[in-house]
Amino acid sequence: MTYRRDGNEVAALKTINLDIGAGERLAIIGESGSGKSTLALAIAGLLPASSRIEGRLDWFLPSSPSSGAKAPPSVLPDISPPRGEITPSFRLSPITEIASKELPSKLPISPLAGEMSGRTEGGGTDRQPKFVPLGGRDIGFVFQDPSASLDPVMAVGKQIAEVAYTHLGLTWPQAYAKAKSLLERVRLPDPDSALRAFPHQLSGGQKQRVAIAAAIAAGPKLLIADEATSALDTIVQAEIVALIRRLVAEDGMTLLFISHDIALAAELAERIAVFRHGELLELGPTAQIVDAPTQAYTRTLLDAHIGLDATPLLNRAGLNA
Ligand SMILES: Nc1ncnc2c1ncn2[C@@H]1O[C@H](COP(=O)(O)OP(=O)(O)OP(=O)(O)O)[C@@H](O)[C@H]1O
Repeated sequence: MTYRRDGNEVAALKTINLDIGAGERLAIIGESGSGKSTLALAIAGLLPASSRIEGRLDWFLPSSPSSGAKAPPSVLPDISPPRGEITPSFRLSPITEIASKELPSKLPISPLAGEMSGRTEGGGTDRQPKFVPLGGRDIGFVFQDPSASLDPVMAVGKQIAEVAYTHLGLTWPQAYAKAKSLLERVRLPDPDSALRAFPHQLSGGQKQRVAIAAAIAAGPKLLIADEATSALDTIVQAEIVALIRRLVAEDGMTLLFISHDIALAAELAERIAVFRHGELLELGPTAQIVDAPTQAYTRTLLDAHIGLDATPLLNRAGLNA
Protein backbone atom coordinates (compact mmCIF):
# COMPACT_ATOMS: atom_id res chain seq x y z
CA MET A 1 0.00 0.00 0.00
CA THR A 2 1.57 3.27 -1.05
CA TYR A 3 0.79 6.95 -0.74
CA ARG A 4 1.80 9.38 -3.47
CA ARG A 5 3.60 12.32 -1.95
CA ASP A 6 5.41 15.06 -3.85
CA GLY A 7 5.44 12.89 -6.97
CA ASN A 8 6.98 9.95 -5.08
CA GLU A 9 5.41 6.76 -3.87
CA VAL A 10 5.78 6.17 -0.13
CA ALA A 11 5.33 2.55 0.89
CA ALA A 12 3.20 2.58 4.02
CA LEU A 13 2.42 -1.13 4.22
CA LYS A 14 4.36 -3.99 2.72
CA THR A 15 2.97 -7.49 2.46
CA ILE A 16 0.64 -7.93 5.39
CA ASN A 17 -1.47 -11.01 5.93
CA LEU A 18 -3.62 -10.83 9.02
CA ASP A 19 -6.70 -12.62 10.26
CA ILE A 20 -9.11 -11.51 12.97
CA GLY A 21 -11.57 -13.99 14.41
CA ALA A 22 -15.19 -12.97 14.74
CA GLY A 23 -15.65 -11.58 18.22
CA GLU A 24 -11.91 -11.37 18.80
CA ARG A 25 -10.07 -8.39 20.26
CA LEU A 26 -6.89 -7.84 18.29
CA ALA A 27 -4.48 -5.00 19.01
CA ILE A 28 -2.00 -3.55 16.57
CA ILE A 29 0.94 -1.82 18.16
CA GLY A 30 4.04 -0.17 16.80
CA GLU A 31 5.87 3.11 16.70
CA SER A 32 4.64 6.19 14.87
CA GLY A 33 4.72 5.70 11.11
CA SER A 34 4.70 1.90 11.29
CA GLY A 35 1.50 1.74 9.23
CA LYS A 36 -1.11 1.00 11.91
CA SER A 37 -3.56 3.71 10.87
CA THR A 38 -3.03 2.96 7.21
CA LEU A 39 -4.14 -0.62 7.74
CA ALA A 40 -7.18 0.53 9.71
CA LEU A 41 -8.16 3.04 7.03
CA ALA A 42 -7.66 0.42 4.32
CA ILE A 43 -9.99 -2.00 6.07
CA ALA A 44 -12.63 0.69 6.53
CA GLY A 45 -12.27 1.93 2.95
CA LEU A 46 -11.17 5.35 4.12
CA LEU A 47 -7.82 5.73 2.39
CA PRO A 48 -7.27 9.02 0.60
CA ALA A 49 -7.13 9.49 -3.15
CA SER A 50 -3.34 9.59 -2.99
CA SER A 51 -3.23 5.94 -2.04
CA ARG A 52 -2.63 2.85 -4.11
CA ILE A 53 -3.45 -0.50 -2.67
CA GLU A 54 -3.15 -4.10 -3.70
CA GLY A 55 -4.89 -6.69 -1.65
CA ARG A 56 -8.02 -8.37 -0.59
CA LEU A 57 -10.25 -8.43 2.43
CA ASP A 58 -12.04 -11.69 3.19
CA TRP A 59 -15.08 -11.05 5.34
CA PHE A 60 -16.99 -14.02 6.69
CA LEU A 61 -20.57 -13.51 7.68
CA PRO A 62 -21.87 -15.31 10.74
CA SER A 63 -23.91 -18.34 9.90
CA SER A 64 -27.68 -18.16 9.74
CA PRO A 65 -29.44 -19.35 12.88
CA SER A 66 -30.48 -22.58 11.18
CA SER A 67 -27.02 -23.52 9.97
CA GLY A 68 -25.25 -23.10 13.32
CA ALA A 69 -21.56 -22.34 13.57
CA LYS A 70 -20.42 -25.29 11.49
CA ALA A 71 -20.73 -23.87 8.00
CA PRO A 72 -20.62 -20.09 8.09
CA PRO A 73 -21.39 -18.36 4.83
CA SER A 74 -18.73 -15.93 3.81
CA VAL A 75 -18.10 -12.93 1.67
CA LEU A 76 -14.96 -11.81 -0.03
CA PRO A 77 -14.94 -8.12 -0.77
CA ASP A 78 -11.79 -6.38 -1.91
CA ILE A 79 -10.20 -3.73 0.23
CA SER A 80 -11.63 -0.94 -1.80
CA PRO A 81 -10.78 2.63 -0.91
CA PRO A 82 -13.50 4.76 -2.47
CA ARG A 83 -11.07 7.05 -4.21
CA GLY A 84 -7.95 4.90 -4.29
CA GLU A 85 -7.00 2.39 -6.90
CA ILE A 86 -6.83 -1.35 -6.78
CA THR A 87 -4.30 -3.00 -9.01
CA PRO A 88 -6.36 -5.09 -11.42
CA SER A 89 -4.32 -8.23 -10.90
CA PHE A 90 -5.34 -8.22 -7.24
CA ARG A 91 -9.00 -7.91 -7.89
CA LEU A 92 -10.94 -10.97 -6.97
CA SER A 93 -10.93 -13.79 -9.40
CA PRO A 94 -14.29 -15.14 -10.37
CA ILE A 95 -15.81 -16.25 -7.15
CA THR A 96 -16.46 -19.83 -8.05
CA GLU A 97 -12.78 -20.22 -8.83
CA ILE A 98 -11.75 -18.89 -5.41
CA ALA A 99 -14.38 -20.99 -3.71
CA SER A 100 -13.26 -24.21 -5.27
CA LYS A 101 -9.53 -23.56 -4.88
CA GLU A 102 -9.28 -21.92 -1.50
CA LEU A 103 -12.48 -21.96 0.42
CA PRO A 104 -14.40 -25.07 -0.47
CA SER A 105 -16.85 -24.79 2.40
CA LYS A 106 -17.38 -21.05 2.26
CA LEU A 107 -19.77 -18.78 0.43
CA PRO A 108 -17.75 -15.95 -1.07
CA ILE A 109 -19.17 -12.81 -2.56
CA SER A 110 -17.47 -10.55 -5.04
CA PRO A 111 -18.51 -6.93 -4.91
CA LEU A 112 -16.82 -6.51 -8.26
CA ALA A 113 -18.80 -9.25 -9.87
CA GLY A 114 -21.80 -7.76 -8.10
CA GLU A 115 -23.34 -11.06 -7.27
CA MET A 116 -22.79 -14.10 -5.17
CA SER A 117 -23.10 -17.75 -5.78
CA GLY A 118 -22.79 -20.16 -2.93
CA ARG A 119 -23.79 -23.44 -1.52
CA THR A 120 -27.04 -23.83 0.32
CA GLU A 121 -27.40 -25.98 3.38
CA GLY A 122 -28.67 -28.79 1.23
CA GLY A 123 -25.55 -28.58 -0.93
CA GLY A 124 -27.19 -26.92 -3.94
CA THR A 125 -26.08 -23.64 -5.43
CA ASP A 126 -28.06 -20.58 -4.52
CA ARG A 127 -27.97 -16.95 -5.58
CA GLN A 128 -27.92 -14.51 -2.73
CA PRO A 129 -27.74 -10.73 -2.57
CA LYS A 130 -24.25 -9.31 -2.66
CA PHE A 131 -22.68 -8.16 0.56
CA VAL A 132 -19.95 -5.61 0.85
CA PRO A 133 -18.93 -4.44 4.32
CA LEU A 134 -19.66 -0.77 4.55
CA GLY A 135 -17.85 1.74 6.72
CA GLY A 136 -20.28 3.19 9.26
CA ARG A 137 -22.67 0.26 8.97
CA ASP A 138 -20.59 -2.92 9.21
CA ILE A 139 -17.38 -1.28 10.38
CA GLY A 140 -17.45 1.32 13.13
CA PHE A 141 -14.45 3.62 13.37
CA VAL A 142 -13.33 5.59 16.41
CA PHE A 143 -10.61 8.13 15.67
CA GLN A 144 -8.01 9.56 18.00
CA ASP A 145 -9.46 13.04 18.22
CA PRO A 146 -13.20 13.21 18.88
CA SER A 147 -13.16 16.97 18.29
CA ALA A 148 -12.11 16.31 14.72
CA SER A 149 -14.50 13.42 14.13
CA LEU A 150 -17.59 15.17 15.53
CA ASP A 151 -19.30 18.02 13.71
CA PRO A 152 -18.85 21.11 15.94
CA VAL A 153 -22.11 22.73 14.85
CA MET A 154 -24.43 19.75 15.12
CA ALA A 155 -26.04 18.55 18.35
CA VAL A 156 -24.51 15.24 19.36
CA GLY A 157 -27.90 13.53 19.44
CA LYS A 158 -28.37 14.29 15.77
CA GLN A 159 -24.89 13.05 14.92
CA ILE A 160 -25.65 9.68 16.47
CA ALA A 161 -29.23 9.55 15.20
CA GLU A 162 -28.05 10.26 11.67
CA VAL A 163 -26.02 7.03 11.63
CA ALA A 164 -29.04 5.01 12.76
CA TYR A 165 -31.34 6.86 10.34
CA THR A 166 -28.97 6.30 7.40
CA HIS A 167 -28.01 2.69 7.98
CA LEU A 168 -30.89 1.13 9.90
CA GLY A 169 -33.78 2.65 7.97
CA LEU A 170 -35.31 4.12 11.13
CA THR A 171 -37.59 7.14 11.22
CA TRP A 172 -36.08 10.23 12.85
CA PRO A 173 -38.02 9.75 16.13
CA GLN A 174 -36.82 6.13 16.24
CA ALA A 175 -33.29 7.22 15.41
CA TYR A 176 -33.34 9.80 18.22
CA ALA A 177 -34.66 7.17 20.64
CA LYS A 178 -31.78 4.95 19.58
CA ALA A 179 -29.34 7.85 20.07
CA LYS A 180 -30.64 8.38 23.60
CA SER A 181 -30.27 4.72 24.48
CA LEU A 182 -26.73 4.78 23.08
CA LEU A 183 -25.86 7.80 25.20
CA GLU A 184 -27.11 5.80 28.17
CA ARG A 185 -25.01 2.81 27.11
CA VAL A 186 -21.85 4.91 26.89
CA ARG A 187 -22.77 6.35 30.31
CA LEU A 188 -23.07 9.99 29.44
CA PRO A 189 -24.70 11.75 32.39
CA ASP A 190 -28.21 13.09 31.69
CA PRO A 191 -28.70 11.62 28.20
CA ASP A 192 -31.75 13.82 27.54
CA SER A 193 -29.69 17.00 27.84
CA ALA A 194 -26.71 15.37 26.16
CA LEU A 195 -28.81 14.75 23.05
CA ARG A 196 -29.09 18.50 22.60
CA ALA A 197 -25.50 19.33 23.59
CA PHE A 198 -22.86 20.46 21.12
CA PRO A 199 -19.40 18.89 21.18
CA HIS A 200 -17.75 21.99 22.70
CA GLN A 201 -20.01 21.62 25.75
CA LEU A 202 -18.54 18.20 26.56
CA SER A 203 -15.23 17.12 28.05
CA GLY A 204 -12.70 15.21 25.95
CA GLY A 205 -13.72 11.90 27.49
CA GLN A 206 -17.44 12.68 27.02
CA LYS A 207 -16.82 13.59 23.38
CA GLN A 208 -15.05 10.27 22.84
CA ARG A 209 -18.04 8.50 24.44
CA VAL A 210 -20.29 10.27 21.91
CA ALA A 211 -17.96 9.30 19.06
CA ILE A 212 -18.09 5.69 20.25
CA ALA A 213 -21.90 5.84 20.44
CA ALA A 214 -21.98 7.08 16.84
CA ALA A 215 -19.51 4.41 15.76
CA ILE A 216 -21.70 1.60 17.10
CA ALA A 217 -25.08 3.16 16.22
CA ALA A 218 -25.61 0.97 13.16
CA GLY A 219 -24.57 -2.20 14.98
CA PRO A 220 -21.24 -2.82 13.22
CA LYS A 221 -19.67 -6.26 13.37
CA LEU A 222 -16.18 -4.78 13.49
CA LEU A 223 -15.15 -1.84 15.63
CA ILE A 224 -11.85 -0.17 14.82
CA ALA A 225 -10.44 2.09 17.52
CA ASP A 226 -7.45 3.97 16.13
CA GLU A 227 -5.51 5.53 19.00
CA ALA A 228 -8.95 6.23 20.46
CA THR A 229 -7.54 7.02 23.89
CA SER A 230 -4.27 8.71 22.99
CA ALA A 231 -5.58 12.25 23.34
CA LEU A 232 -7.01 11.63 26.82
CA ASP A 233 -5.46 11.74 30.26
CA THR A 234 -4.57 8.46 31.94
CA ILE A 235 -7.71 8.06 34.06
CA VAL A 236 -10.10 8.91 31.23
CA GLN A 237 -8.03 6.73 28.93
CA ALA A 238 -8.57 3.76 31.23
CA GLU A 239 -12.30 4.49 31.43
CA ILE A 240 -12.62 4.60 27.65
CA VAL A 241 -10.70 1.32 27.34
CA ALA A 242 -13.10 -0.22 29.86
CA LEU A 243 -16.06 1.21 27.93
CA ILE A 244 -14.82 -0.24 24.65
CA ARG A 245 -14.26 -3.60 26.31
CA ARG A 246 -17.82 -3.61 27.72
CA LEU A 247 -19.53 -2.53 24.50
CA VAL A 248 -17.58 -5.03 22.40
CA ALA A 249 -18.58 -7.83 24.79
CA GLU A 250 -22.22 -6.74 24.99
CA ASP A 251 -22.65 -6.50 21.22
CA GLY A 252 -20.39 -9.40 20.26
CA MET A 253 -18.31 -7.09 18.09
CA THR A 254 -14.86 -7.83 16.75
CA LEU A 255 -12.34 -5.24 17.89
CA LEU A 256 -9.29 -3.91 16.12
CA PHE A 257 -7.55 -1.76 18.70
CA ILE A 258 -4.71 0.35 17.40
CA SER A 259 -2.27 1.84 19.82
CA HIS A 260 1.37 2.73 20.22
CA ASP A 261 1.00 1.73 23.88
CA ILE A 262 1.74 -1.94 24.53
CA ALA A 263 0.31 -1.72 28.05
CA LEU A 264 -3.08 -0.51 26.84
CA ALA A 265 -3.08 -3.13 24.12
CA ALA A 266 -2.30 -5.83 26.67
CA GLU A 267 -5.20 -4.66 28.82
CA LEU A 268 -7.73 -5.08 26.09
CA ALA A 269 -6.61 -7.52 23.46
CA GLU A 270 -6.52 -11.28 23.23
CA ARG A 271 -3.83 -11.12 20.55
CA ILE A 272 -1.32 -8.46 19.67
CA ALA A 273 0.22 -7.74 16.28
CA VAL A 274 3.44 -5.75 16.30
CA PHE A 275 4.06 -3.51 13.28
CA ARG A 276 7.31 -1.88 12.24
CA HIS A 277 8.18 -0.02 9.04
CA GLY A 278 4.97 -1.17 7.37
CA GLU A 279 5.52 -4.82 8.17
CA LEU A 280 3.93 -7.28 10.53
CA LEU A 281 6.83 -8.22 12.76
CA GLU A 282 5.19 -10.47 15.28
CA LEU A 283 1.71 -11.72 16.11
CA GLY A 284 0.60 -13.83 19.03
CA PRO A 285 -1.55 -14.19 22.12
CA THR A 286 -1.18 -11.22 24.45
CA ALA A 287 0.49 -13.19 27.23
CA GLN A 288 3.06 -14.57 24.81
CA ILE A 289 3.87 -11.18 23.30
CA VAL A 290 4.25 -9.68 26.76
CA ASP A 291 6.07 -12.55 28.45
CA ALA A 292 8.05 -14.12 25.64
CA PRO A 293 8.32 -11.91 22.57
CA THR A 294 10.30 -13.39 19.73
CA GLN A 295 11.44 -10.07 18.30
CA ALA A 296 14.00 -7.74 19.85
CA TYR A 297 11.87 -4.79 18.76
CA THR A 298 8.91 -6.03 20.82
CA ARG A 299 11.25 -6.44 23.76
CA THR A 300 12.30 -2.82 23.30
CA LEU A 301 8.66 -1.70 23.35
CA LEU A 302 8.13 -3.67 26.55
CA ASP A 303 11.28 -2.32 28.17
CA ALA A 304 10.31 1.23 27.27
CA HIS A 305 6.96 0.73 28.94
CA ILE A 306 8.40 -0.86 32.07
CA GLY A 307 10.89 1.96 32.32
CA LEU A 308 8.08 4.50 32.41
CA ASP A 309 5.42 2.70 34.36
CA ALA A 310 5.88 -0.18 36.73
CA THR A 311 2.21 -1.22 36.60
CA PRO A 312 2.06 -4.82 35.42
CA LEU A 313 1.11 -5.03 31.77
CA LEU A 314 -1.54 -7.63 32.39
CA ASN A 315 -4.21 -7.73 35.11
CA ARG A 316 -4.96 -4.03 35.07
CA ALA A 317 -8.68 -4.61 34.68
CA GLY A 318 -11.31 -3.45 37.14
CA LEU A 319 -11.81 0.04 35.87
CA ASN A 320 -15.23 1.56 35.54
CA ALA A 321 -16.65 1.77 32.06
N1 LIG B 1 -2.06 10.80 3.76
C1 LIG B 1 -0.77 10.43 3.67
N2 LIG B 1 -0.01 10.85 2.64
C2 LIG B 1 1.27 10.46 2.51
N3 LIG B 1 1.90 9.65 3.39
C3 LIG B 1 1.19 9.20 4.44
C4 LIG B 1 -0.17 9.57 4.63
N4 LIG B 1 -0.61 8.97 5.77
C5 LIG B 1 0.43 8.27 6.26
N5 LIG B 1 1.51 8.39 5.46
C6 LIG B 1 2.82 7.75 5.65
O1 LIG B 1 2.59 6.35 5.72
C7 LIG B 1 3.41 5.75 6.71
C8 LIG B 1 2.54 5.02 7.73
O2 LIG B 1 1.78 6.00 8.44
P1 LIG B 1 0.62 5.61 9.45
O3 LIG B 1 -0.10 6.87 9.82
O4 LIG B 1 -0.18 4.50 8.89
O5 LIG B 1 1.46 5.07 10.68
P2 LIG B 1 1.00 4.87 12.19
O6 LIG B 1 1.72 3.67 12.68
O7 LIG B 1 -0.47 4.84 12.29
O8 LIG B 1 1.59 6.15 12.88
P3 LIG B 1 0.92 7.10 14.01
O9 LIG B 1 0.85 6.27 15.24
O10 LIG B 1 1.87 8.25 14.11
O11 LIG B 1 -0.42 7.49 13.48
C9 LIG B 1 4.26 6.87 7.28
O12 LIG B 1 5.48 6.88 6.60
C10 LIG B 1 3.46 8.12 6.97
O13 LIG B 1 4.30 9.23 6.83
